[in-house]
Amino acid sequence: MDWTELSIITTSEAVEAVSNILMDHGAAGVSIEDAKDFEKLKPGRYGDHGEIVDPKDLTHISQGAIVSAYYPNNQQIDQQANQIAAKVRGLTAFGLNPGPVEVNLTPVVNQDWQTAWEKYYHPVSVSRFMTIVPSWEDYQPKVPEEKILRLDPGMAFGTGTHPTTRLSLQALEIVMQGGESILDVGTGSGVLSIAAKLMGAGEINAFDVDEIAVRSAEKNIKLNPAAKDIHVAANDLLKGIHQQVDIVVANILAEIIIPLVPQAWDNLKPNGYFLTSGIIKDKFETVRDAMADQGFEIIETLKMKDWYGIIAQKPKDED
Ligand SMILES: C[S@@+](CC[C@H](N)C(=O)[O-])C[C@H]1O[C@@H](n2cnc3c(N)ncnc32)[C@H](O)[C@@H]1O
Repeated sequence: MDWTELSIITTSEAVEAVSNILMDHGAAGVSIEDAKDFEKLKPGRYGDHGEIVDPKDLTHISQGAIVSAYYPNNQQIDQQANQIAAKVRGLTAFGLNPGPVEVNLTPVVNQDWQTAWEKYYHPVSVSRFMTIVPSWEDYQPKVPEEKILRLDPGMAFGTGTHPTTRLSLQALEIVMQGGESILDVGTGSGVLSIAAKLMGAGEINAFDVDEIAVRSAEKNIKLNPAAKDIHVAANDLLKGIHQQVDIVVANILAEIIIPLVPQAWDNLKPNGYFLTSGIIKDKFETVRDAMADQGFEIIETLKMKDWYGIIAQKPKDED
């Protein structure tokens, strides 16, 4: 996918407000170059300039600030540039000096970012029976039982190598027997849904709040013929989803799992499993308690490095 960089020349005092305007127009993040930050580089314990690098050698702007944001081309940010500039000029109404408000649009070829990491990504054995193989690698299974999951994560999370993904894969292997209906919340590259299909799952619906992830998952499903009937859609957690499935799996940060707990409960059949991962050590008890308070039985806790996964089950008798 190609992107456009939109940058605005403004003042140090307006940096935060301009960033908010760019975020309101759909930027995932902003980068800020502020002359004031450069002025803050003071002499200190590392020598005359207080820094390991001599500030004189750093490229910098001498006044004002530049706020930049990146937008996928399909957002047609060029058509919103005038509106954005007007909003920035309107900051005077809030007592802020917006400065020159010079807006620049520059095409960014994304290919390089997207492929730079590819040279470090090779087939990885994620469990006893599953190997994740980058879409561009030629790879033959070493033993007949080995399942091959082809993946091109692109810009979505989920190469299969992260501990949180591995914990989720382990949890699926522990509870699955074949034929299960599954909701995969925060599917990213689609790795968990595709793996579940290779393990014999039945109907799978995968969701992600990020459109880029949805497209990435769709692309990866096409790379794995066995997974072709997985449905992927953009959705915020399980809002508006009303099903009765055997497994809800979610590898998302603890803060996001908490609001998912009641939604998972409502979408699970009695005896259904709620598999969660992405839980950092400090948040483990909070998530576990939220599940227990909902009525889930905690069946098993999985751990890898500082990350935790939980296998919870909705009891047969809800009373
Ligand atoms: C840690 S990644 C997990 C990706 C993949 N399932 C895996 O296990 O490798 C978390 C994913 O959750 C998605 N996500 C975050 N908040 C969400 C929400 N409220 N609803 C749906 N998806 C969300 C992110 O976009 C991201 O793709």
